[in-house]
Amino acid sequence: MPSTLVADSVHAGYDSAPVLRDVSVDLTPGGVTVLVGPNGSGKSTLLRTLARLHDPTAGAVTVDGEDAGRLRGRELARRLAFLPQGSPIPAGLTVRELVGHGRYAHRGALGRVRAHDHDAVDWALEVTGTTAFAGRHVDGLSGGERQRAWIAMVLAQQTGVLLLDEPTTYLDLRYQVEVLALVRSLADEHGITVGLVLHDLNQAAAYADQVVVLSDGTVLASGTPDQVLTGATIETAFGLPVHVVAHPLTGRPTCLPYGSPAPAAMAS
Ligand SMILES: Nc1ncnc2c1ncn2[C@@H]1O[C@H](COP(=O)(O)OP(=O)(O)OP(=O)(O)O)[C@@H](O)[C@H]1O
Repeated sequence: MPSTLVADSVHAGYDSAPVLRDVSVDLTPGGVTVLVGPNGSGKSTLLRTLARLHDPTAGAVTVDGEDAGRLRGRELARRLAFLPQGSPIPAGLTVRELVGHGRYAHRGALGRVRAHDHDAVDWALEVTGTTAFAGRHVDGLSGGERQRAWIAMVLAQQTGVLLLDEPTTYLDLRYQVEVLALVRSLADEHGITVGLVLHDLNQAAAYADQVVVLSDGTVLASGTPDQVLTGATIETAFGLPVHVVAHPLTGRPTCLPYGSPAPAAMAS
């Protein structure tokens, strides 16, 4: 069943330093929401707060109307999967073993692996194109192969909500497109609610139902790619003049930067 993940007037930060201020985001059921914004604008902090790895100092995060803060580890992990940016490289684990870790929340008290756990792992390996190297050690893979193995692990978790922080990092163009197309099909065909951080505005335009632009810890704009990815919004967020045209084949907004960044943006 499609899940809803909502941040309602969330404030969050580190120690005494506030980062997110009054952020409200509604991850629409079975939709792809992409968070964009300049470096340091709070995208990862928001994704971590949505995943409840980071406590909001005010406001609430709810999954299907329930306070996510009340969901315990396994219960939350059955509802929501999160892949952070730059996950550590596990030593001595094969890809299949790594992906099998995605099943931990589904195992019973004795931790026995059952047939449907194997099926979920096989499916995750297949859709991420990692079956061919499932027996290899993760620490011996290329950056792109490893990234796909991590994505397979969170897919094996088979949750209604999937949060991925810059999942296309390290991937070549073909695999960037494959991962984003996979994410799109997870939403379209399996009703999974997806939240992504991406830096590439054109990829956000191509794959998102909803784009949220963060700037200095607040939501500058949110809505469909057409509504949000305008020259004015992008220039405000990034301090860079951008000409936006319709993609000649898809009609989606396509951002063409020109000129030089504003001095303030270069300094930050
Ligand atoms: N663990 C931390 N402790 C203290 N401050 C942090 C921590 N993580 C992030 N910050 C600070 O919080 C702010 C927002 O960081 P965050 O990583 O959420 O931004 P981002 O938009 O994801 O950035 P990027 O595009 O560079 O990945 C930054 O000023 C950053 O320095």
